[in-house]
Amino acid sequence: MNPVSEAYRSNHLQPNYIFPLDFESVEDVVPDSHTWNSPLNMFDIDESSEHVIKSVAVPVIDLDDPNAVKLLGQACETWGVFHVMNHGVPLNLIKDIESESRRLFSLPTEQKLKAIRSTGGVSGYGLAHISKFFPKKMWSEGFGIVGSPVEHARKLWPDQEDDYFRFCDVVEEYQKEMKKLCERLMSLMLSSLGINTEDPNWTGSTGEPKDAQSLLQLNSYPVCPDPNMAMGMGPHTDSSFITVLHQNGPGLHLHSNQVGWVEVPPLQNALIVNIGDLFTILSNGRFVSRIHRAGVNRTRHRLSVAYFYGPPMDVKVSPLMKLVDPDHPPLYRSVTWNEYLAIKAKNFDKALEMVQIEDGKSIA
Ligand SMILES: O=C(O)CCC(=O)C(=O)O
Ligand SMILES: [Fe+2]
Repeated sequence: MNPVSEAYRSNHLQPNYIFPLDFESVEDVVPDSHTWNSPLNMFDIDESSEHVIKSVAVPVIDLDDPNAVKLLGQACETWGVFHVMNHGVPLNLIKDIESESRRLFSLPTEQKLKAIRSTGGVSGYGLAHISKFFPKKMWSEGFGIVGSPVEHARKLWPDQEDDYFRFCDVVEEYQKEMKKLCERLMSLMLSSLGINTEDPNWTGSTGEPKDAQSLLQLNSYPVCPDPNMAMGMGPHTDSSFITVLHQNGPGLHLHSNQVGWVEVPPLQNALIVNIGDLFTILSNGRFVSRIHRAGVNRTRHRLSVAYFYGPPMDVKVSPLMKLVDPDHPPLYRSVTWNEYLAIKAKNFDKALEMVQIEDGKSIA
């Protein structure tokens, strides 16, 4: 038996929603396990038109613009997604994270499987976490990093110290820059809602500010023989406060109730930001998390790098006091990120509804 099949077999206890397809062995057809050909009936999306519109442009926010706060607020209220320019993240670092990511995913399958993530774990190689909610598998592979990447990097490049050092250096630098950018964006977005981040309690905590939590997720979408039949990443909303995304080519699709699926191609030197469910709760529904997904293509190996930024795990997130009054009663009960992830794991597309307050009571 070849070593890859052996590795898949010897890990048979791992649920199969963690294992990506062995893309090295794919020939000219999309296997039935990866053929998305029936309606999903999720998020109440109208599935009659799968056509992806390319001519609608999401807002572009230049952080050097004196009107950035106002424009950011408008973009968050209307779109929930925007491109950000003059974000301060060195462009070379974005190139470097992309090339390190390519280096990782170009390793032989057998090697990547040495860093497979554990059941219930977040860090390591594997299919995106949301794969268990879909009847068919996604045409992608991912690598999650929480905190230091050293442990998994050493498994990927066991005899090449320079290789894993280089990977870790770039990842750590990127995490640092992303954290800085997310803190800045959060503060500007809250200002647009009239919230001063110097107010204590803005995340619900008192005393010493605690460190936000984050997850860096590298995504790889190999070329696909029949892109119309496959899905890179199924429709979902992110659970974070905000997510910052870099993509090396088109593939991100955003859902709009008015027009359906809209493609969000990369914009040179810009990053994409989208609102996650926890910001919807924090803003009492003013900024809404958008449903998005990733398509695949026939000729180009697409890579994306997503940084999910959220509150410290034990901090309760609830609608900000300043946004609640008799005309705007609280729409959501308070939850920690951990609690919310558990609710999402059970209810997926209905997770936000589960923390909604109806007649003064929540249903979860
Ligand atoms: O690759 C993309 O464009 C989307 C990735 C994404 O939505 C995610 O990682 O949550
Ligand atoms: Fe996402």
